[in-house]
Amino acid sequence: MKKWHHTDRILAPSLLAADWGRVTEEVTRAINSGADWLHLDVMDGHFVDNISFGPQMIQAIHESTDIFLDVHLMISRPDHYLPRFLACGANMITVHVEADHNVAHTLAEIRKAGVLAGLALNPATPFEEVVPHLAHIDLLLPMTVIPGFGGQAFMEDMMRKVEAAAAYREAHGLEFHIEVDGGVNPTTAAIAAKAGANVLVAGSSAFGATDMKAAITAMREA
Ligand SMILES: O=C(CO)[C@H](O)[C@H](O)COP(=O)(O)O
Repeated sequence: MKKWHHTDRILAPSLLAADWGRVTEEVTRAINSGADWLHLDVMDGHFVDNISFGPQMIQAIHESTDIFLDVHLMISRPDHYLPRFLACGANMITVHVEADHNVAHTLAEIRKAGVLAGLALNPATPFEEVVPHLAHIDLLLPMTVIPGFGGQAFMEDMMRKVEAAAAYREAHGLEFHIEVDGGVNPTTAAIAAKAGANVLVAGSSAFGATDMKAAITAMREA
């Protein structure tokens, strides 16, 4: 597996917006359209007001492809479910700072298992809450929508967190990706990249496009 650096521009279509009756074909469509990573949104109906899929689905995708699997756990007690997600072929596991767990311990357990560790924060959570963890993560995800559903509008004011994270990373000589998720399209992709994000998650604007390759190319070029 390639080692990705925070200077790489990474496009990660979110499976949430795919046709779930044809998951294998949809994953192939994303890969053939130029996806770098596949973003997998796990929702438990408790931490967010929606339910998606669990480790069995991720395991099945892992067995059918070798694309980098970027797993976003929007679940309470991610520490409780962690062994199952560590065993399903994820390359990155992102947990929320607001979820009910010992954040530092969960991040350390993810890395100890040889998986990259990401940390997400909701729009209402201030950047300061993730600062103690920035030296121990591989990816920071300031959400650009309230998590739970695709198709929402990009919250541009979240770019303040992206800029703060990029500045902190530079000042402290750290290495982690900055990902944005929610409402990403060619217009907002340019805004996020300018603020310092290098991983762009796109649901509706990627899987929802008739020509996904053109959609991904437009976001990459933007
Ligand atoms: O995490 C998510 C929702 O919580 C999704 O990844 C996100 O909403 C992507 O969908 P879209 O690009 O349609 O906004």
